[in-house]
Amino acid sequence: MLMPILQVESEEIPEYALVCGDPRRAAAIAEKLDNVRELAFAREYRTFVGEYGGVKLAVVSHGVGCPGAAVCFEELIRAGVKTLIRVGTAGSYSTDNPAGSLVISTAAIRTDGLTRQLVPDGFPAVADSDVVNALYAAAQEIKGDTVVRKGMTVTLDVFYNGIEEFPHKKWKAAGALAVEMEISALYVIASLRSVRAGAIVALDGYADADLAADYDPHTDVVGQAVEREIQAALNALVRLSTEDSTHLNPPC
Ligand SMILES: O=P(O)(O)O[C@H]1O[C@H](CO)[C@@H](O)[C@H]1O
Ligand SMILES: O=c1cc[nH]c(=O)[nH]1
Repeated sequence: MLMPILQVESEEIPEYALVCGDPRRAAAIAEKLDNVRELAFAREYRTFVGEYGGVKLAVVSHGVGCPGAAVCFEELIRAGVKTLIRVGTAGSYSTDNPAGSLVISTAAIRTDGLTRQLVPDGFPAVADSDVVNALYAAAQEIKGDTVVRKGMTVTLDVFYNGIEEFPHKKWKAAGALAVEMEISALYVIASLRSVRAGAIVALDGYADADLAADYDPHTDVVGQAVEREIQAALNALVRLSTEDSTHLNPPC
């Protein structure tokens, strides 16, 4: 069946997927795959399929913001994806986690408008614990001198503010580590559709104006962190796939 917005046939889509905002990041991830094929590039959604460590996966860009990303997540799940990992960037809330650090999001604070229109206020946006554990273990293995944290992130609709203040101080006080723009949609939709999801983000600077240096997601240190999170996410999928086959075929 043709997925109308991604413009991919569901029969072509495997059970595992990496998703990211930037179509160029999707292409960079795809370069690491074996037997890679580009299936479509429709709007901001660029879709590749290939294999990594023997695991078949899709790599798809979802653009900026929850509404557009939600379309991508929904169509991937309708096409048969059962495990999604977002490989993103985020702004840091603390000088303990400078640009170049990695954060694995255990849950997203839902300040976005999209999930409010899908579920009531008390509904959590929470990651799958197996995916979090696989990402954390994979990130520890390849981290080098990179700071790797796991904890809450904030999903916000706003990148450039208007006359309202950013809510960063409040969410930092509540324990959030970083802010980005799509994880709440991913976690809520994954829960509603009974699939599992997780996210790893490379910190590209400070979101909080009191800490802020100029925002620049194109520095070497951010580039290296993105490279590391891609590797961690691919290795995490291999771990999850191995665990999945062990559960399906337990040793006698
Ligand atoms: O790096 P990606 O995955 O695009 O994610 C972050 O970067 C974009 C903002 O520049 C937003 O989409 C935010 O969530
Ligand atoms: O949404 C985002 C993404 C990266 N960095 C930020 O400060 N905000």
